[in-house]
Amino acid sequence: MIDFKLISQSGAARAGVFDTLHGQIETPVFMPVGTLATVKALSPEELKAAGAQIILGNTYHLYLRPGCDIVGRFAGLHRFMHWDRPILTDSGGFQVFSLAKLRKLTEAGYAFQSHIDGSRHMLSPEKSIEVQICLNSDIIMCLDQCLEHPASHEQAVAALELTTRWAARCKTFWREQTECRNSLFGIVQGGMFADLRQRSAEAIAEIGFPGYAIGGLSVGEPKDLMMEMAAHTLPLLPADRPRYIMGVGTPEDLVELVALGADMFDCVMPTRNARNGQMFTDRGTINICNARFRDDEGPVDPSCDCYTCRHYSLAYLRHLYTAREILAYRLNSIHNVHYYVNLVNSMREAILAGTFDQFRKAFYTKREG
Ligand SMILES: O=c1nc[nH]c2cc3[nH]c(NCCN4CCCCC4)nc3cc12
Ligand SMILES: [Zn+2]
Repeated sequence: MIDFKLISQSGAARAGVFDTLHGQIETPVFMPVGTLATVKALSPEELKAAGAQIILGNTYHLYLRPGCDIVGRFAGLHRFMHWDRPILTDSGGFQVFSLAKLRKLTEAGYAFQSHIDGSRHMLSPEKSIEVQICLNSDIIMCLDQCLEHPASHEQAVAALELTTRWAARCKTFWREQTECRNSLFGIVQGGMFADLRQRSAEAIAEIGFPGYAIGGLSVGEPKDLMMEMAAHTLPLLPADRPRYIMGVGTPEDLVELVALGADMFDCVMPTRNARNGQMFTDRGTINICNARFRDDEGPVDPSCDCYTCRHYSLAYLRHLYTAREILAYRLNSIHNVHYYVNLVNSMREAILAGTFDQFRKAFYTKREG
């Protein structure tokens, strides 16, 4: 069970800590995405060196491949992938809608065909919890209905009401599982409607969970709308529980959302963009294949102390990337994950020191340079 301790606040920004079976998590925290039981191109040792406290796995993908029976042979993901720190798994609804073919959503759950081999499946709230328990992740998510954008008020009402009924079913099924020692987070929906975000937050908090996620964001809506919905919803969530914004976001998003009181984030950007040659730095992003780096002996980011920045030049990283060398994806990913983890750690230190406002101003000043 999660016992979230708020250590310090600076405005709405919070620094906290909570325990899981696989270790302590200091917030704000960024979770690298490890969809298929690997954070692409990185070993667990490299993830630890980058400072990762917790990684994310995906129920939809792992249920389809390699399947629960295989991961279950290792008593869960930790032994299977040699990661002994906390793991959070997403519940699969979002992935069914973004990946599966021929899917049908009913009160029972998601009926869908595998994007891998076309096999037919039914992902119910109970099935999602059962799979996540089999994966033995430390934080499991309720199965929800993530609405595409744009959607009507009427569609958003129906989705939040289904999400609420499913959240109750998830909690009931989870509590019946005797051996499970993980924590179940509820997910708030409500589309881009402030009144529905309030209704969903109240309904999910009424059921009561160890932690709360804000879903239905970063689904193609304009940035200011995402911020508006987050700003409206965050204060509605219980203050003594972790608040997780799913699928977000850019470095700027993380700074603004921490300022609004968010504690947990996950996003594929640091790893996916690394594989596309886009590097995150204190001065903004750079594209490693830019000709101006052809003979640049400097590091990606002079203020970064990651393995990549300590040992390799921009010229070398550009060479590797243009040659599509495997090491390019590894070194770029090491830097980007380190950048994201370091960003949230720096915010935590600023909140603890009571200097978060100065941190935020300096964050933007460096990017204007
Ligand atoms: O409402 C959600 N419920 C469960 N899981 C989710 C995962 C999500 N991931 C995202 N957005 C991911 C956006 N990401 C941004 C970088 C490029 C690839 C896509 N929204 C989400 C909403 C949900
Ligand atoms: Zn670096």
